[in-house]
Amino acid sequence: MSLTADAIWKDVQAIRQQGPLVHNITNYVAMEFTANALLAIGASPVMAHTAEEVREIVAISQALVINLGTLSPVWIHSMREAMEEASRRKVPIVLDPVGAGASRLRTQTARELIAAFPPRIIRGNASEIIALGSDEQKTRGVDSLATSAQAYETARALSKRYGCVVSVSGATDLILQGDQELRVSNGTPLMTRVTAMGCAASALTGAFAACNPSSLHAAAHAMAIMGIAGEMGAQQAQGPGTLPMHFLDALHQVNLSHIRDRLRVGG
Ligand SMILES: Nc1ncnc2c1ncn2[C@@H]1O[C@H](COP(=O)(O)OP(=O)(O)OP(=O)(O)O)[C@@H](O)[C@H]1O
Ligand SMILES: Cc1ncsc1CCO
Ligand SMILES: [Mg+2]
Repeated sequence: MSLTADAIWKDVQAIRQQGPLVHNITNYVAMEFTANALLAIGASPVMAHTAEEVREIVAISQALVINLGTLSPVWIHSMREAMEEASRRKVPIVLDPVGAGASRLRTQTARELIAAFPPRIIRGNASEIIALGSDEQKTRGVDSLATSAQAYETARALSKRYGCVVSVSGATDLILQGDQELRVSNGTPLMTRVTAMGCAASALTGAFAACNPSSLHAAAHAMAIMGIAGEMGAQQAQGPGTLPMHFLDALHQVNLSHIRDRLRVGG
């Protein structure tokens, strides 16, 4: 399996040219930053979580991103409606099981939604991915207590069971589908000191999935751009307060030579 700067750049150009509409049912914490990250890369965000409208919004969208960050029964109902409509229309679905392993509601809801409406891509941190397969795994709220390598077996099992891509974030991002595996080692630990970086990764994954029919490559390209923009942003930032601003600027500015210079495949 290959991951090249040219292929990543082709997707970034496609996003900038096509401006895909990405429908997000996401959490209160991440909403604004997620919308800004999508705009900065060249996509169009829409946040809509009311059951009465989600089917209509899915119908005009090129991707659906489901994020379990601030769940409630009303939201779960909307997620089901949206995922059913997206499955019917073949709109790619990305699911981020935020906080799976921290509460039964999160773990069980994530498992149920994935089983009922298998997404194209499951995108989470290592603790969350492991928790989808084991009740023993705990998550520190929404933060990971594991490495992506530790999530390898669960990620493989999930991918094989649901036929989906599993994208696990961490110092090295692991992206796999069946026996096909990609690893990206871009990024900086400062990204974990800012909330909603993972949520932004999931939303960007939706934008890439809207423009690249290979879910595996879409997911890997999104993680590479996240990491590269994170590094570029961190070079300008003074700390967690200024990272989001410089990260968004980097998403807007990133070009082929940035990608060629920084891409670190494997790890
Ligand atoms: N130790 C690290 N070194 C470099 N990059 C990292 C590291 N940990 C995470 N990242 C990068 O930070 C981004 C967010 O990943 P992370 O695993 O923190 O997501 P998350 O836990 O789902 O975040 P959140 O729930 O706060 O939105 C990814 O692009 C990932 O590659
Ligand atoms: C901090 C936090 N809590 C619920 S969702 C969220 C955003 C990062 O996942
Ligand atoms: Mg997360």
